[in-house]
Amino acid sequence: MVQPYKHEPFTDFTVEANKKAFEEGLKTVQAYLGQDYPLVIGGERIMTEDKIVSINPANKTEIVGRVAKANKDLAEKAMQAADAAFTWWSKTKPEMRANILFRAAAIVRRRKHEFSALLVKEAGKPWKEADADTAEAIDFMEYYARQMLKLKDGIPVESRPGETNRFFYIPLGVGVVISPWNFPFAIMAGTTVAALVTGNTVLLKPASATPVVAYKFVEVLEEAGLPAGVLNYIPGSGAEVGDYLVDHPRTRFISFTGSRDVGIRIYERAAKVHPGQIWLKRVIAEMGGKDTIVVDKEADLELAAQSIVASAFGFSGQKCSACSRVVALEDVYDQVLNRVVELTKQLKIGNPEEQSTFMGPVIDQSAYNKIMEYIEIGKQEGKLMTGGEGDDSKGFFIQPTVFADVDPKARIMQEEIFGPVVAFTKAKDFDHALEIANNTEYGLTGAVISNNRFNLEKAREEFHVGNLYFNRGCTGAIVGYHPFGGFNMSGTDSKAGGPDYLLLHMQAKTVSEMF
Ligand SMILES: NC(=O)c1ccc[n+]([C@@H]2O[C@H](COP(=O)([O-])OP(=O)(O)OC[C@H]3O[C@@H](n4cnc5c(N)ncnc54)[C@H](O)[C@@H]3O)[C@@H](O)[C@H]2O)c1
Ligand SMILES: N[C@@H](CCC=O)C(=O)O
Repeated sequence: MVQPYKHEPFTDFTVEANKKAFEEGLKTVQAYLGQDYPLVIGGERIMTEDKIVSINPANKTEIVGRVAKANKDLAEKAMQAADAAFTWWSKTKPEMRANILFRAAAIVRRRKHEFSALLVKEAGKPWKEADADTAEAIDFMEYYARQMLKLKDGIPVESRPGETNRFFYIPLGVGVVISPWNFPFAIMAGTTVAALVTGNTVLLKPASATPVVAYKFVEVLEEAGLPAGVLNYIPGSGAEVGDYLVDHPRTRFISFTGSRDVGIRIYERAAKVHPGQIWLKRVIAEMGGKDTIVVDKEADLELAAQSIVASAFGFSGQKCSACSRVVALEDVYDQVLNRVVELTKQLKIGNPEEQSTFMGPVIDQSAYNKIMEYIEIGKQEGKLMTGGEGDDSKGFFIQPTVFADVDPKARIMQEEIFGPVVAFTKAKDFDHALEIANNTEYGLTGAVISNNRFNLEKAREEFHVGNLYFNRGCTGAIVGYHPFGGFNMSGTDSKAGGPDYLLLHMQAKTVSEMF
């Protein structure tokens, strides 16, 4: 019997044995750095001349792996393999598909620290962040497998005398899964297995900065018994392979997680019906955020400061959920700001391979350049309180940066920076604070630190974000506990890790029989 779902616990690295186990994970990964990885199409390994080179963002000279790169012809081959596999995979028992996920979760759990160590190397995640990413990948498998078992017989509907009605769900077809680099394991794995367990076949195009962890996950699914052709691994250029597959008439749905601009492009392109296409494509799009923590005047200000620092600078602010704006009531503004600056100055920045490092690098040169440009803009738009410097000589390191007294309409208050930068603004009262919090085009996460019950209830109704948190930070949603997804330009509010998520990958069928 399947045990009730519980999220995977985070590792306590103050326990010596856990620390040693993680160090072993790092050694395991170190030993396989620099290898070549093929595409996987219809179970066949295909090596290409052209390669995506995955590097360690903390040490640019270290190559994590060289991964074969799909072009349009190979994308077409993968589409044909996935299309052929759909004819029989869609008819397999949901129990069998769920069991593959349970087994894959068990395999990853046994290799947990190796996977987390790979995230340290490939994404520059500090230990704690890497451990959370791996735990979330396990959670997605455990949770979606159970959800599928709940949904497999459909939902009861009414029947009249002499009539039997059934309402149940069937798969959609071939799904194109396009994942980001910032949760290179959890989001890549979660979006992939949700599509698979519901009976669809998948073309997986991982982010070009983090393709090795995706390859290792494909291997895990194979070991867990996933048959050839059901999942096809095709890293490649977004513009070439991405556009080709989004436009393809046999693509039934696209599950995208990434930036606002690419999300909009996919949404628009997917709306066009191409010759030979006999359906309207579905798009699941989880996009960016510009997330605010509001600090009320009646609040635990130490909790506020700790929450802001953790949410703004965890994984160098490279989370769609990251706190990049603080709206503090004028009565407590200086106190919160000063404490945040104090805490920020204490953070240890550096090599994520060292357990004590709080913040590692940003992902690559173009992210580094973009964030540094925003820091320059911030210097014009606000008062630099701490940070503001970067160093890309060895890896892509940027100091955690705090700006004060920024106009709510300023660019650093409105545009997603996706780096370790947070801007403060003052509100005259709680209504004003909510008005500022809601004044971006995004609506992903937000938090309110307050002891005032009326204000919390007001925020519950009026703070327009998909994930709203009270008296805690605005990052760190847990699968099955905090279904995750945003409003407005943050995407289609698809709520990953929630009870409705799998339904997005299926279509409902009604069968009515008269006797
Ligand atoms: N809402 C969420 O749940 C969520 C979660 C994680 C990240 N994000 C967002 O993702 C962004 C960071 O990730 P990123 O830099 O990898 O985003 P990105 O949009 O640059 O890339 C995401 C994926 O899209 C691919 N892509 C690029 N161009 C494409 C095209 N024309 N057609 C198809 N695919 C294409 C990329 O190769 C990558 O695999 C941030 O904006 C962040 O807020 C959102
Ligand atoms: N689900 C993650 C964010 C994912 C986007 O980057 C969180 O809740 O912090």
